[in-house]
Amino acid sequence: MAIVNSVIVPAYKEKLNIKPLTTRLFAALGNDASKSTELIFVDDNSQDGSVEEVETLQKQGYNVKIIVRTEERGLSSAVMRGFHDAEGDYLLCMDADLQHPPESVPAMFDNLKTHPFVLGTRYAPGVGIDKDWPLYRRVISSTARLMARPLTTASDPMSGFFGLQKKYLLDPAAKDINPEGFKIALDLLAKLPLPANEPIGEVPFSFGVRTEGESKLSGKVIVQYLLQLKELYVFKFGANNLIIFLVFWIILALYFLAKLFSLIF
Ligand SMILES: Nc1nc2c(ncn2[C@@H]2O[C@H](COP(=O)(O)OP(=O)(O)O[C@H]3O[C@H](CO)[C@@H](O)[C@H](O)[C@@H]3O)[C@@H](O)[C@H]2O)c(=O)[nH]1
Ligand SMILES: [Mg+2]
Repeated sequence: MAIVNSVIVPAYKEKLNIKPLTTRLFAALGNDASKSTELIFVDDNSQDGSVEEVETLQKQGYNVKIIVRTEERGLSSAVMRGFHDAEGDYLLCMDADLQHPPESVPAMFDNLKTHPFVLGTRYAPGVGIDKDWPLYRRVISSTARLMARPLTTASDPMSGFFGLQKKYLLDPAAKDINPEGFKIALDLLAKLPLPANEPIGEVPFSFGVRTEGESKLSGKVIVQYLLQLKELYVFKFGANNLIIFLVFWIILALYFLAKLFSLIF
């Protein structure tokens, strides 16, 4: 049966999460959808046994593969590599660490059949972020989300759980995507020629906590995000308006400090 849906998972040192993600994902899809779905891990040469784990799952009949990159590193470029190698017309990206529930994948693909782009959102009634997600991550996340406000009306543009119809990626009008950083969905939302009259799909999900492995968020990733925002502001509003957005960033920095202060004290 032809592959229609592709799930791309950027992964770095995620061996312990590969099996639970794969088994839960295909169980959630059920027999029929599993036949037309592929799962692709894009691993940056973790050398932690991830390759052997995928080979074991392949022998058990799962349609899963792993691309091992030895020359490149980074979440966004790993996702783009997976998207370009994917066979499906409908592409989904999710994290390896089970913070994005595999059980929400069928709803994401359903939504993608009628929307050019779908975002898993943590900001909707009945869902949210696990209470054990660290305080400093909440502050960083809410500040980052506010800073992206001028670029998109999507409720959760920071989400690493998203999907798109492949034809928009292949469109010659698609602009170059920033291969650095963690916020690939934000870049795609800004730069793909998505139809203005068709809304972005949103699927609520509850963001879990990682139980195996470690987060790769670092100071470098935060700096990459700020550079990405600068590029997107210039892309959307033009270089002459940069000064306005520098003022905007300063206001947001003050917001960040105020929020941190109010959460701690
Ligand atoms: N190939 C590859 N994968 C990577 C790299 N860095 C991170 N990843 C993978 O990208 C996924 C997300 O990385 P985490 O380190 O778990 O991210 P996080 O800090 O928990 O951030 C999450 O929350 C953000 C929203 O606040 C999301 O934007 C982000 O995608 C992620 O879901 C994981 O599967 C991880 O293995 C890399 O350099 N290379
Ligand atoms: Mg994570």
